[in-house]
Amino acid sequence: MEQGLLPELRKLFTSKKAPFVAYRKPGDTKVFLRVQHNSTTYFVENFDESGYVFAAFNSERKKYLIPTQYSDVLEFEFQEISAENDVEVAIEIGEFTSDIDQKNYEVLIQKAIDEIGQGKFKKVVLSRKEKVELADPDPVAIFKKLLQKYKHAYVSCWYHPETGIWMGATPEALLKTERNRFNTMALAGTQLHKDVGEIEWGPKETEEQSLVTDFILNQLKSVAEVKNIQAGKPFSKSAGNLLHICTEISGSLNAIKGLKKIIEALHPTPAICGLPRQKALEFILENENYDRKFYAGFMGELNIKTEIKRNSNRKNQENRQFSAIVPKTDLYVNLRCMKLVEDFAHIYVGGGITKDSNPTSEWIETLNKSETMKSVLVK
Ligand SMILES: C=C(O[C@@H]1C=C(C(=O)O)C=C[C@H]1O)C(=O)O
Repeated sequence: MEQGLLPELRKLFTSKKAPFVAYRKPGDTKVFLRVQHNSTTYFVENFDESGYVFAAFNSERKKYLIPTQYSDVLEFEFQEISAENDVEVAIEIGEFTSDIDQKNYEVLIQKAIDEIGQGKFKKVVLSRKEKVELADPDPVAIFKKLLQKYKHAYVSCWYHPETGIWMGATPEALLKTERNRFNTMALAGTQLHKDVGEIEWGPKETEEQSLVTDFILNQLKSVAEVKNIQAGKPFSKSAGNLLHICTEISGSLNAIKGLKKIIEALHPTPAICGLPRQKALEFILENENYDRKFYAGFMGELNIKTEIKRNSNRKNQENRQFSAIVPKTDLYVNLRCMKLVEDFAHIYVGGGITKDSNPTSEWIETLNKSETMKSVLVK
């Protein structure tokens, strides 16, 4: 079976006739390949649709959809893991950036710190794009390496004639719904992975992550269809060569009516935009000086009918298996991602800025984040 996925993808990349997406969920060994039957462009209008959605950071843009009714899904088993572990860093840091890139980024960060100091907003997530020449421009080989290397990430490879090729290995879930349950997460704060010793987080990281948790909880409270909101304890979540602070949040939801509202309440969270949301967004649009496109947008399964089997082991009853078909939604934030453009990868990376940020440390953080992609591109 493992042989099947890569040749299938290679055929699709050779013809590039219709949109398709291949993805593997965190910790899973199944890779799904959804291929559209035609080359028509479809969009999500109100989140009642079923299919695979691919949405830009900017919520005002149209959200692409590969509809269930116009696509087929193939399922492959992919169990290979690379000899290197998730953590290993393959290349020299800063190899693809210049002093000018660093200077420009640090000036941008300082401007944000100054405006935060003036009380204009509390947090803003700033980002940049890095161009890396591909040692091997074969998208299938790159996707294979992402699958092998990042078994704990959501690894995806999207192609649409209007968007081009996007790939990534994201640690961040946006929203999962099944029946009347939903899950989301507040993910922020970054440090390099540690093999030994206790993981410690400084006040800057703890504060920037708790801003995300508080925002999500408040937003959820404002959605009438959401009930029984619960938040776990923050923990350190590993993501390739990095660690983040993560709080898992769950609750119940009237899924059919509430999906659009809950997605709009969550996206964009302060993990990728800032706080207050509108002020931070304005700063990003005016100052970042480039188009994020699908970076920090979201993607994933939307209202996909899935068979759920449960063993019921009640007293005085034989073991019985119940099975039901329910629509599931499983969306992720498009981070640690890149767009492949001919012989180059455009890598998108950013980080959260608060009053305690240091411009040079923020620059280094983006270099560390870009390693997730660079380590599968070079060599
Ligand atoms: C913005 C990115 O990541 C987000 C920002 C983080 C931070 O500021 O520490 C951590 C995880 C993500 O929520 C990115 O990967 O580009």
